[in-house]
This record gives sequence, structure tokens and C-alpha cells, in this order.
Amino acid sequence: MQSCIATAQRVVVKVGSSLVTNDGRGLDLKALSRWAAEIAALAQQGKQVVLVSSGAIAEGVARLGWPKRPSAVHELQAAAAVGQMGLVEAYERCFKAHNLKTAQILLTHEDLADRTRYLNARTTLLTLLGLGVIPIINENDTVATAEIKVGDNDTLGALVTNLIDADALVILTDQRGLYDSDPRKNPAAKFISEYQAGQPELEAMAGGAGSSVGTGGMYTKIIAAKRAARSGASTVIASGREEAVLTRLAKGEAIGTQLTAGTTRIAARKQWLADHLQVRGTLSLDAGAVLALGDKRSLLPIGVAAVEGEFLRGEMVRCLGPDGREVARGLVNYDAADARRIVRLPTGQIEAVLGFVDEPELIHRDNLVLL
Ligand SMILES: Nc1ncnc2c1ncn2[C@@H]1O[C@H](COP(=O)(O)OP(=O)(O)O)[C@@H](O)[C@H]1O
Ligand SMILES: N[C@@H](CCC(=O)OP(=O)(O)O)C(=O)O
Repeated sequence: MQSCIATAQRVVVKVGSSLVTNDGRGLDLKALSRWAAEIAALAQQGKQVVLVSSGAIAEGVARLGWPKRPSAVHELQAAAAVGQMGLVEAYERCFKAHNLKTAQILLTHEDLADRTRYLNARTTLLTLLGLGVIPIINENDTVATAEIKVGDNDTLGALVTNLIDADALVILTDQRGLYDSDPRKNPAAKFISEYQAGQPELEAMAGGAGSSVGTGGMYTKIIAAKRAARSGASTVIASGREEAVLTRLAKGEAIGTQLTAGTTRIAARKQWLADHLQVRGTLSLDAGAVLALGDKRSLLPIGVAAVEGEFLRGEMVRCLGPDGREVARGLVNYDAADARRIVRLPTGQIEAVLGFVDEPELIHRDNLVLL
């Protein structure tokens, strides 16, 4: 089997608290600089990498000199605020050694549940990747209370994978990968090198966290792989202590456990588009725009003659041809009022009319399903 990372263009790498903080003893700077060097090598090969790093709470607890992780929420939140400083400062230094800039992104569940905030987070992340910056993401633990928490960074890694349409998710942890039962409890546990993501029997194999430092254990990693597979991304669970783990995966070496997605990224997205959203408005296209969509191109404002309905940026609209037949559906990049002002105009005039440009196209081809 060849690792899916070999062909992946956009990869989310998640590193767990026990790895990042040396099992809670304090930041493992050697490990951080090793991953930075490997991610720099991936970037050199033209891959785009987003890092989701845990460890803020564990590092905060260590910095505050507390003997163990507290249970009171406000103390955990305070520890996260202290530890996050250390995390980003260390990552910035490690990536700087490879001439790479870093950016801190702290997300909450609400940022991903609210359509406008979701799109803003997506656009910002894609802009950073386009600029060659390495985004470093964590949950915004200081403001997220239990009810609005994503809760663990395996899930956050999967949500980010869906958010930016990544091709693959790599979850680095303190085990070689997935075994058919927790190897800390069962020394005879058998290693699983490949499986299809989302199969229910995987959930029975996975147990909880292995240390007091980690949060979700293997179970949240299996569920994360299932979520990532929904947008067509495969997941690799591997040891972050394995020599050159990321560069070897990128060469195609089968390390760790690969949980393979059943569909491709674009097919999964189009399926999701076709199945899930309510249609909020209608765009009437001219004949040229209908031909462009048929050629798998994006829909530009210039090809739209009229806009009907009230919709927000990111909502689903239907596209009609000049004969009134529905030719496509897609997620629109501008709300109805702004769309009305830019239709029939060349892309270059969007900024002059609106005062800003969110995206050059009205609907991006990845967000269009042809009917
Ligand atoms: N089936 C399994 N295979 C491998 N590890 C398992 C399994 N079930 C539970 N675990 C435990 O999950 C732990 C990794 O999860 P966790 O402690 O949350 O780490 P991280 O901080 O990397 O997210 C391992 O140390 C291991 O003890
Ligand atoms: N956001 C938390 C991490 C939560 C978490 O999921 O930790 P882990 O199971 O080690 O990936 C922190 O930075 O401490």
C-alpha cells in the first residue's frame, strides 16, 4: 500500500498533547523542531500544510507549576491561555529556522457552525496557505465552555480538514497507530495497518486516552477519520516519535494506520452539495455562462443576467439557463444584495462597485453541482 500522503496536495497534521509536552513535563522543543523541518520539506514539495496542535493546557499546567491538571473549568481556561503563548512562540521559532512564517488561529465550535464565520475562517486559512504561511490551529479553550466546545483536537482536525477541503489528515500520537484493542491494556493487541474509514467495527477497537495528558484516546481519532472521509479525505494515525514520519509518509511509505476514504474529495463535496442544502435563491445565466459551467469552469458575475430571492454568502442557489431550465446548483460567494450589484460586470470591477472582493467568482467550480 502507498500512503495517501504521497499524492495529497493539502494536508492537515494534528499533534497531541502528550507528544507536544513530553507527557506533560513541558514543551518538547526537539520534537517541535523535527516536525517543523519535516513540514518545511513538504512545503518545498509544493504541499500545503496546516498544523493543529494540542498542548496548551498541559503546557500551561507545567508553566504554572501545578502538580496536576485541574478539574475546574476556569483553571483549565487559565492554563490554556498561559500554555498557548508558549506553544505559538516555540512553533514560530522552529518554522523561522526554515524561513517559514506561522499564523495562530484559535477556533471554537461556533466559528464552524455559523455559516458566515465558517466561510470567513475558510477564506482566511486558504489565503494564508496561498501566501505560504503555516497556520497553527488550536481550540480557543479560554472562551469555549463545555456546551460550545469542539472538545478534542482530533475532532477539530477533522473539522479543519473539511473546512479547507484537505486531501488528508495525519494524526500524530504516542502510539504506532491503531491496534485492535488498547495496547497499554492488552500487550497482545494486533496492529491495524489499513482499514476503510467509517466502518463501525473500528469504534469497538478504540479505547480512551492513554495518559492523563491526552483527551480523546483512539476513539476520537476513529471518529475524526470518519468525519474526514465524509469530505473525501483519508486519515493516517501514526507515531509522532517515529523518525522522519511526515517526510516518509510523503514518499509513500506505509507508516501507522491508514483509514481510507471511500470517495474522492470532489465527489464527496458534490454529493454533500446535492443532498444537504436548501435552495435560497435563483441566478439566471446567459448562454455563455451555461457553456462555461459545462466546461467545468466557475460562474463569474459577468455571465449572470438576473438574481432572484434573498440569500446570504455561502447559501445554496439554483442556476437557470436562458430557457429557464435548471442547469446547476451551488454555494454563492456573495449575498443577494451584493450579487445584484455585480451581475453582468467583469470580475475586475467588483471592488469598485462593492468596495471589497470576497472571491473573484460568484460560485467556485468546486462548489457547483451540474444537473
Ligand atoms: N485500539 C487502540 N489502539 C491504540 N491506542 C489506543 C487504542 N485504544 C486506546 N488507545 C490509547 O489512545 C492513546 C492515544 O490517545 P491520547 O492519549 O488522547 O493521545 P493524543 O494526545 O495524541 O490525542 C494511546 O496512548 C493508547 O493508550
Ligand atoms: N485544546 C487542548 C487540547 C485538547 C485535546 O484534544 O488534546 P489531545 O487529545 O492531546 O489532542 C489544549 O491545547 O490543551
